[in-house]
Amino acid sequence: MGVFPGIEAYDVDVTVDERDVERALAVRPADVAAADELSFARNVFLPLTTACRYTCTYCTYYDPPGQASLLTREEIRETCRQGANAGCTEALFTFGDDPDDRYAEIHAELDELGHESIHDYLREACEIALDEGLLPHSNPGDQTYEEMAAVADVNASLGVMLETTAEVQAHGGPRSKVPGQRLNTIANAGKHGIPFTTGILVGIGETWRDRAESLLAIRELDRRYGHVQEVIVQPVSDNERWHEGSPSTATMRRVVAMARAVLPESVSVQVPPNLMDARDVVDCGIDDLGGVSPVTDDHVNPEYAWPALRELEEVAEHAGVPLAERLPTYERYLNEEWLSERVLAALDAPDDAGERYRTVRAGT
Ligand SMILES: O=c1nc2n(C[C@H](O)[C@H](O)[C@H](O)CO)c3cc(O)ccc3cc-2c(=O)[nH]1
Ligand SMILES: C[C@H]1O[C@@H](n2cnc3c(N)ncnc32)[C@H](O)[C@@H]1O
Ligand code: MET
Ligand code: SF4
Repeated sequence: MGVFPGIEAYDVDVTVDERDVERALAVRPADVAAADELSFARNVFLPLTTACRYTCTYCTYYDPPGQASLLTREEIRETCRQGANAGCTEALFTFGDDPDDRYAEIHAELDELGHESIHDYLREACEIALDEGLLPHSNPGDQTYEEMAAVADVNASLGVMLETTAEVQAHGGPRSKVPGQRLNTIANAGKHGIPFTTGILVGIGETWRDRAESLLAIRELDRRYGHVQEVIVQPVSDNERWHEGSPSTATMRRVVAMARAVLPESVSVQVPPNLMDARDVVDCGIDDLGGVSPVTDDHVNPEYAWPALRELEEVAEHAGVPLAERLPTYERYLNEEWLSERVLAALDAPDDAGERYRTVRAGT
């Protein structure tokens, strides 16, 4: 194994043991046990901005400079309100990486809103979500320790997909995601003590060894900080920018089993049920179906509709296990060690939102 690209520049010292890689590569679906419960969260998806400094070749989310937009305060409030009314608990904020980087229009819009940076605005967006009775879970791409500090106390959890520790063509181009920077982002969340969601993107040109190393790198960071709540095993999906296909069912079964075998039991393994038939992997160790929305589209994969609750129930029936709703943040993190007073107050509030959170927690 070589050193992961970029770890020196980002000063994040993560290495994996060759024997662990060999062990992970040997894992097959028959080696892992099925989970005894499947969880999911009800969310609204809020694409705060579609501007991004990168141009990952599989991604239809970003808009080119000049065409990118920013959600307005009113749009955020309205979507959150609809979500709360529909029984959701999570406001999932995403945006492109460093969206202020080369987009004059984003600066101008932020300026009009009275904000200097997108992080300032994300903070306000999270406050709106809390105010409307949803728990913010933001996936804002790579973050420095300081940027994360600006939003840490208004999020119930944060997420960034590691995707892969390998250098792949799909990230190529003049600017590209750097594995070391992703690992550093995950480490930063650990240093802040923020419950974290990450994952790997399968089928973007990585090898089996890269998959094993990526999962082991996540395990290493969780061993240090204990903050990894779930790992998403996400198949890349075909769309108008990506025509190289999605991983086969056999590949997904093996990589999910590898994730389950590599990661500690405390870390959930999730597949997104709109990107593949989750029934195909329920015996390979998944215990979570992620966030699904009764209100909004999956803005990352808009061609892939969310399954209705009934379909999630069918997956659980197929697996012969109960389906359990959860909050965006997993139960073991819902305490003062991990969450700010602000988020804890929202969880315990004597209002409708607090009642909704308590009902979900009581059911799990
Ligand atoms: O924390 C994350 N959640 C992501 N989620 C959401 C995730 O399913 C839930 O928000 C978490 O499980 C928290 O409940 C995605 C959902 C999609 O449909 C497509 C992509 C993602 C990607 C992420 C992600 O990168 N990070
Ligand atoms: C929010 C997350 O969505 C993922 N993402 C971006 N494009 C695709 C695609 N075509 N298929 C699956 N996942 C994708 C990235 O891994 C990102 O981190
Ligand atoms: C559609 S991706 C949104 C989040 C961020 N840009 C990432 O790649 O992780
Ligand atoms: S996946 Fe994220 S980082 Fe890559 S182009 Fe899309 S928005 Fe940007």
